[in-house]
Amino acid sequence: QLYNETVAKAFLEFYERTAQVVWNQFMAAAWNYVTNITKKNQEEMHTLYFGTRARMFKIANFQDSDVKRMLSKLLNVDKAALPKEELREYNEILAYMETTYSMAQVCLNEGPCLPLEPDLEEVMATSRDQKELLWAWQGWRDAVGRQLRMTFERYVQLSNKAANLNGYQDMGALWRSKYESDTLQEDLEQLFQELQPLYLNLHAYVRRSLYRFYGPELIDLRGPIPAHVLGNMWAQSWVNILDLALPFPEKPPEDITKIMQGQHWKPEKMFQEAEKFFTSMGLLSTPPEFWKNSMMERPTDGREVECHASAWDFYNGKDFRIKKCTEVTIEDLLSIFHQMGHIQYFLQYKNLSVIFRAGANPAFEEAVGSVVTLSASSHKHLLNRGLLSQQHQDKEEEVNFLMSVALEKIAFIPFAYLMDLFRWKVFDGTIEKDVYNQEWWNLRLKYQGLCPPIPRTEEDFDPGAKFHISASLPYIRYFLSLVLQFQFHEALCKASGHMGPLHRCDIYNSKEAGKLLEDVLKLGSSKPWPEVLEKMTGETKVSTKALMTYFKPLLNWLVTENVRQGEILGWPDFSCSFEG
Ligand SMILES: C[C@H](NC(=O)O)C(=O)O
Ligand SMILES: [Zn+2]
Repeated sequence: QLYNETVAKAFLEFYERTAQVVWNQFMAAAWNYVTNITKKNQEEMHTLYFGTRARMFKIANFQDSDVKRMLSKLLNVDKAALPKEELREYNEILAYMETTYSMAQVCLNEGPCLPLEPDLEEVMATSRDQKELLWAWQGWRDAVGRQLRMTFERYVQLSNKAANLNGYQDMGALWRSKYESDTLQEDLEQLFQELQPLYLNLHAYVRRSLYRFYGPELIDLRGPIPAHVLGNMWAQSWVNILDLALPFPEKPPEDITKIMQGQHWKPEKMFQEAEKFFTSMGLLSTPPEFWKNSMMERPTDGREVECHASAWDFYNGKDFRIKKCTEVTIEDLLSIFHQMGHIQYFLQYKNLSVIFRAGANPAFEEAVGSVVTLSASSHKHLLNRGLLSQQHQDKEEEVNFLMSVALEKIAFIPFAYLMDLFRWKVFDGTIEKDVYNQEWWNLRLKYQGLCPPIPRTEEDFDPGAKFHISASLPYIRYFLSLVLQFQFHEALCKASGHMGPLHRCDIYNSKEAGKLLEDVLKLGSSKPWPEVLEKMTGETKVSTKALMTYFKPLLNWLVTENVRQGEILGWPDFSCSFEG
């Protein structure tokens, strides 16, 4: 029989009382798992117990919007819907994929084997020898992607079965439901199209820079760029080849990593620096548990750990952690700002019901840390924090600065978009298992204008060589966050009373900006995200306007430069060079 709203409230009370304990134990087990790969887990039973019973309420007739929202969120029990035997198999598959990724290494002929962090990432970032880059690029995909291919096929089947048992067409539909929008895919495509001119101009300009360095035997000025020479294992960020793509090479920016190392920065100081940014805005500081329980460096006791940086909420209002294999570099300092943004969100919504302790949507969670990073990486802020010594930037140095931000943020756009375009098609069956790899590269060509440096076959599984695919973590949140963070930046800069170009804004110390951010973060996922967005920006839609404003000076420079060079935008010669 159907229960009434009073029973529903008692039901939710009971959930609340038991959830903190169970979720805390689950998170402790999950943390133990990723920091020394052993695992136990019972959160599924709790979720299933309440998820199945939540179905007994006729939510549509209820008046209390909070009760309705909480019950509807309980309805999705994700993988817990699977029958016991298949749930066990699914958890084993998830553990196998993530462990394979975490433990993978690439071995030199005679000599040491290199893990991804920091060694292989260091090679991809700093080597300018395309044979060495190819060795790391191919070695990593042989060590990870190839091993995961069969398992991934079974992962897709079980994921879709779990989604069906929750009432979704496939797992892609379940992932998209977090955005509470029936026009999500059209809206995303619209955002992508608006950003195309910026990306195509950057792509053409970087291709010319690589052509100058590596020559015509590697780079085709009318074609895609080989994926191993862009300074990153997945070509998702090109910031590490700034030295090859500097608009005004006679005015190179100061090397902040060298300055940090010269000042004897340590990982803990990097975390303190990030926390200080938030407290300077009147936001919350981290509790003692954070400093005691976080893992800030790769352990030296030989323990195998999952190094990909992440932030953890243990759902008891006290225990919050970051796990990161920190190196003393500017790239890692900015990554710590990003992770500290997750921690600040956890702190701000810790008194909400467990059900509402999440971002307004997953992109909001990613945008909080990233918006602070936009201020923290500004010339004004770095100067103020003693990480730069040159007082002012002239017009040309400013273009150099904007290029460094674009190589991180604009290069990322098509990668962040295609990661889930690929998986949504895999889940809905458009991409069948015997063409996983060639369809992955079709998307990499179409959206990023990249080619694999060597021929690929269906023995390979290149998507599996990216953390989020081996760890079954959705990715469209990063695409949406890329646009959202500039919208947030513009709103927070306005609140802080900033005047002048958006890329010179630093919200450090601004209590007004802090208050605006706090009012948004405190809501967690208790309200539909358009309402939350409106609270901060006055708009109810994600808009590329702020991003385009931020990069306008650079786009002007790029268009002029590309016209001067007679560049072709895009890659009409779409075949990859080894194809002859
Ligand atoms: C952008 C994304 N960041 C993260 O996982 O923290 C990544 O690393 O691919
Ligand atoms: Zn994040």
